[in-house]
Amino acid sequence: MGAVNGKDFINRLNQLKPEIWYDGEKVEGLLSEHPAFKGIIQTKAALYDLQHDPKIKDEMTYTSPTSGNPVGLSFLQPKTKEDLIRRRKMFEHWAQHTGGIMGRSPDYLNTVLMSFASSVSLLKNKSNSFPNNLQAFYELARENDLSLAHTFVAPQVNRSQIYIENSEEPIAAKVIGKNEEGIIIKGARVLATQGGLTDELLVFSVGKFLFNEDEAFAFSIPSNTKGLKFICRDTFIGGQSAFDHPLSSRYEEMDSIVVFDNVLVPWNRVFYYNNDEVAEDFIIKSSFHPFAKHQVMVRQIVKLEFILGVAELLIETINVSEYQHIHEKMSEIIIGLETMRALLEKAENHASLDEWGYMRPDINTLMVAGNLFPKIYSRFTEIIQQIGASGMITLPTEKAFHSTIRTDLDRYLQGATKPAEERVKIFRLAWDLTMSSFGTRQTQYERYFFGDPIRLSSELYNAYPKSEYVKVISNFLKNHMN
Ligand SMILES: Cc1cc2nc3c(=O)[nH]c(=O)nc-3n(C[C@H](O)[C@H](O)[C@H](O)COP(=O)(O)OP(=O)(O)OC[C@H]3O[C@@H](n4cnc5c(N)ncnc54)[C@H](O)[C@@H]3O)c2cc1C
Repeated sequence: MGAVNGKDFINRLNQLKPEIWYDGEKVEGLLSEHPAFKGIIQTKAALYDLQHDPKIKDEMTYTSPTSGNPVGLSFLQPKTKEDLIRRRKMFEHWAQHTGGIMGRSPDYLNTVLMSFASSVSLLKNKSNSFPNNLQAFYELARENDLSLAHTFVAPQVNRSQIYIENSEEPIAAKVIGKNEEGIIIKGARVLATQGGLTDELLVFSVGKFLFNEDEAFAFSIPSNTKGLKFICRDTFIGGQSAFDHPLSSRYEEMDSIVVFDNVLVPWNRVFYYNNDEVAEDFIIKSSFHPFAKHQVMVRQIVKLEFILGVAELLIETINVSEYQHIHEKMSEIIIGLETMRALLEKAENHASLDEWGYMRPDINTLMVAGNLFPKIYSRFTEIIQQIGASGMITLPTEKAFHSTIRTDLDRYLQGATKPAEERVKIFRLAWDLTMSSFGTRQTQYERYFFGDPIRLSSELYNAYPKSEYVKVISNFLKNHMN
């Protein structure tokens, strides 16, 4: 089969019929026609179509080592720095298609799965661990271009480090039994972006100080597995008009709570279970962080380019470019963008081979970028709000522009360089990016999706090699201050 196109993706998804709950009702009918999901499904389909665009096909796919079919390039296991650059180019094509707004373009989880498969040896000879299953699933996903959602985090009931759940019925998803067919999971996980809207759900356990052994597992199952339920939050699509809701109408990805109601995970899909040591180690020692963060950074840079463009258009539209604070604010955005670009190049230039022969971008540099971006992203949304001022509020609808009130709108909402309708379009875009429920979710997404920023800074502090610098100061004290 190999790399799918948009039609293949939609057809397969529509046949799946997973159990999705939206606004208290079970979703029936075609997912691709549902008002809450159709925008994102169409956008994803357009991304898959790019894999077959003759102009960039060779940059989007590579030849499968097993079938010889063209498969998605985000599945490529990089062995050279050139492979990393190829991967970056591919990420850029998809990110540019959505201005980096779609956090979960399929390359993110394809990369995550590829990174796990590239470190599969970590599972060898470990109890309750099945490296061959992980390798086989990676190949299955690559050869069929399976779309993936993931859920790594337990429900937010009690985040004290010493909390161990002891409720009668599981809250956090747990292994509650096993039989000759597989393991049985009961409980919940939060949250899964695009949960239920993909072929498969990838489940891993991460980041707990204290693991209950029965919460330490990893597997992947089809989204329509019996007992698997996705409970959606409310939609952030403001409406179907692309004029009124330019981003949410096509990029709202939906997030869902995932419930496992005695879900049987077949043995051939279990990667490990009931092994807290492996659960702790695998995420840290595997190439998950370097490869996933590489994809994330590329998308984030494209998003910063989008932000820069929106901010400059606002400035031109109402002619505020003469003010010094505007220069300062725009230079903040430029510095953020250029810093991220420089870090990306450094991460690639300083890449090195890991023990299994895969070329990992430099993790310390990626961690710096991962700490920087959530901070600058929130700040840049604030800058857009400050440049736009009341223009972020005076936003009549498409319908208003087609009504008899239009003459007033044309007169009073014109901008220095744009007629009223154009001006409102630009401001609506800025509003949907930074202020609508969709826009605020974007900020929360960039702040948290790769983990809690507080703990990310601890990770950077703990991992960063500091002893050389301490030695220099110790020598200084010895040689100059005695
Ligand atoms: C829009 C969005 C989409 C997401 N999509 C996905 C997805 O698709 N799949 C997925 O698996 N996850 C997803 N996530 C979840 C994401 O991984 C988590 O939000 C992130 O890991 C932080 O965990 P938490 O939200 O449970 O925060 P919590 O751990 O509950 O933190 C709450 C507060 O307590 C503090 N805190 C808690 N523990 C500690 C500690 N040990 N040290 C210091 N401070 C602490 C935090 O700093 C924070 O202020 C998504 C999140 C968002 C916002």
